[in-house]
Amino acid sequence: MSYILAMDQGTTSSRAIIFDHAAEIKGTAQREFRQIYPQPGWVEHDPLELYSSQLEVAHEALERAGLTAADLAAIGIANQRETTLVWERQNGEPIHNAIVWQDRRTADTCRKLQADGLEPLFRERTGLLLDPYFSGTKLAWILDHVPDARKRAETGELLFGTVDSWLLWKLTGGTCHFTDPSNASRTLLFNLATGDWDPELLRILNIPAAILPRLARTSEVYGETAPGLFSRPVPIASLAGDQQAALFGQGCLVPGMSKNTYGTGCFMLMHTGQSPTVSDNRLLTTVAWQISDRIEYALEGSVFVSGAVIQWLRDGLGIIRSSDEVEALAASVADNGGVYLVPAFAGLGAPHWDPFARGAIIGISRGTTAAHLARAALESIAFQTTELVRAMESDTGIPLPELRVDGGATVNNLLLQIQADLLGVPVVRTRISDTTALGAAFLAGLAVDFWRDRNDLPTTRLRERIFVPTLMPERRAMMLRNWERALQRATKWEEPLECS
Ligand SMILES: Nc1ncnc2c1ncn2[C@@H]1O[C@H](COP(=O)(O)OP(=O)(O)O)[C@@H](O)[C@H]1O
Ligand SMILES: O=P(O)(O)OC[C@H](O)CO
Repeated sequence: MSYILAMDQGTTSSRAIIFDHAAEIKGTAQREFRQIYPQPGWVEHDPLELYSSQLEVAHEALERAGLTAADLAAIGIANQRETTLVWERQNGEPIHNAIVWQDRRTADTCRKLQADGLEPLFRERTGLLLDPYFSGTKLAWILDHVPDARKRAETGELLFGTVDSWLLWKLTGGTCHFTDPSNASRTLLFNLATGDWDPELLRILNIPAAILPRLARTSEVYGETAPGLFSRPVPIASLAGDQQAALFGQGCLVPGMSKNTYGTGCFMLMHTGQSPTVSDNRLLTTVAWQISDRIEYALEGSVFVSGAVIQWLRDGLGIIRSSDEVEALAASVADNGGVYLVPAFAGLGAPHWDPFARGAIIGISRGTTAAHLARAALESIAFQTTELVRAMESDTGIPLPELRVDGGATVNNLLLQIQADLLGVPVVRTRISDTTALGAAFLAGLAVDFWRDRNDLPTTRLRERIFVPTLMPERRAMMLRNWERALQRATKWEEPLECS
């Protein structure tokens, strides 16, 4: 039993990676699944597809590594967070598609709660803001819209979970209904101070407590895989939100250390220790993980669209055929040619929190080409991250010495060079870009004594390449000013644009 299988259930794909004791990758597999867009601003996933794709890639990774379940010490799970599922306790049938974190359908509910003066209460208790991003209003929406759902939730016939709970439930054959504090802290229902569900917030959102999963630690054995799923039952030993897992996988285990993950969105987290830090810059206070009795916390900046803008260049505009073409296209021009793109496809997250913002491209002239757009798209990812870094520095009073980065889009060298240029500090890419899976593996391994303690984790050899800033400060300042002006044009629409 010399390996850990990490499941990384992300927004666009399910991944499985097998690590050995030295954190070397022994097998990996990945599968994309359907993104369902029933209306503008709505995003759903088929819960059964999330589960089946995750199970399939787990088997495929084992096969590629030439291993079987008998070689596994444990399974660790990291997942896209906030995405909301409700299913039947009796037979595990979902009663609705999963409502994905990017989904904006509850923007009006959030606005009403804000108008009722409730944001300070939610902020104080949960560390979050009233934005449709988080699970609470999505869960309320399902209970409001599926016939009899609220009544059946009260009687305990229905179960709610984020993706961690759903996968655990399915993998254990419907015997374990748990979540961990890193996921719970993204629901708008979890009280950061008590470490438990908050009865008053449940009452405000009209959510019956009977539907909620039990809280467990981020790293512990919750149960075993059901007979027949693998050649033998395997302990499931970690549940972690993917961004917190990446923080762990990056080895950011002490206060002040931070990382930024560039996937569908960008998520920057800084470990802040054993008490929650409150942000003055509209960042989120969140749970990093709970391994012992004490919860550890983080500050987070979440950007909704980063790598997704590259998918849009590919699928929406057709100016590239695959994501890896964007680098050469963007590098074929010396600069952005005055073009700025604000990818507010799903409103804007931190630090703006504007669910009604919409995308904008400004500075187009007759000389603008697809290459300028590609460059502006890459820059938009780096501009948004720069805003997060500045907000975090202002909250903590700690200037960032370097930025540790990971995630699918960090294969793009030009993006990371632009990022270093805009920040004015080095950007450090890790050797293993799948730090989310690595974090899930570490957390699971700690629970089963595969690694003895944090000092035993092989985190030190993770640096692969460092991008050093080369841009002149005046040019950087000019670009940041132009980004601000572009932002002004994308934000503060009082109502979403009308569409026929
Ligand atoms: N060469 C590239 N340059 C920029 N972005 C890329 C590149 N390759 C992949 N991406 C982006 O990375 C994202 C996928 O990263 P990943 O970490 O797998 O995301 P997630 O976990 O959110 O599903 C996609 O949005 C994709 O457009
Ligand atoms: O699936 P990812 O990696 O885009 O992460 C999604 C986040 O967890 C959403 O909060």
